[in-house]
Amino acid sequence: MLNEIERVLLTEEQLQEKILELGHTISEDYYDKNPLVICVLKGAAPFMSDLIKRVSIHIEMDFMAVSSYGTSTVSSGEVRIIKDLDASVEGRHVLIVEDIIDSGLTLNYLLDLLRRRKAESTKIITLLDKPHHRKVDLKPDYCGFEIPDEFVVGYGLDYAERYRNLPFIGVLKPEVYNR
Ligand SMILES: O=P(O)(O)OC[C@H]1O[C@H](OP(=O)(O)OP(=O)(O)O)[C@H](O)[C@@H]1O
Ligand code: HPA
Ligand SMILES: [Mg+2]
Repeated sequence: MLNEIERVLLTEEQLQEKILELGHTISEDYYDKNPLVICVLKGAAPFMSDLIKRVSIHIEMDFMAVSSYGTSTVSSGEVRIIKDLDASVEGRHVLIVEDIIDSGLTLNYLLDLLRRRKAESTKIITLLDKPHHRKVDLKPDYCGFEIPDEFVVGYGLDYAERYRNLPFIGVLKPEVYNR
């Protein structure tokens, strides 16, 4: 697997250092708010898992699975709910955890859904922001790194469901896409 990586964009150390910082910020901003922290599966699972361990206030967790990419590197534009939340968000301070914002379509859809379900507040934390291909006007409230316009894998991010288990963020060798 490692021989399929062309370049490491963000090392494990860089990711963990940033996550520690983000955890402190969330702990301060949500002090006494008991936020409902929602992980957008599958990509955000590693980030969610590391982030919550750096948050020092009470939180609750929930999970939602949506998909718009399938096996492609380009968003289909159509967001499908694969798994819905277990509990109601009505009156809750919701923090949505994402691995990456690219076109913005996934989060635009989720934000709209959670607001219609009467969440008290909705904020977004994303590990990566790739602002070049935005199709909707959407900015994260908290962001780890802004990255260049390249398809990245690792630390939850996949290409055709693979590479999610890499501990860093990297770029694949071009020949991997031609297989
Ligand atoms: O801003 P966008 O263009 O909508 O892209 C970002 C979304 O796409 C990826 O998920 P994907 O739909 O591939 O599902 P996955 O997390 O299971 O890989 C990623 O994890 C984000 O959720
Ligand atoms: O760069 C990316 N990598 C993996 N999944 C993605 N979903 C949106 N952008 C990306
Ligand atoms: Mg994906």
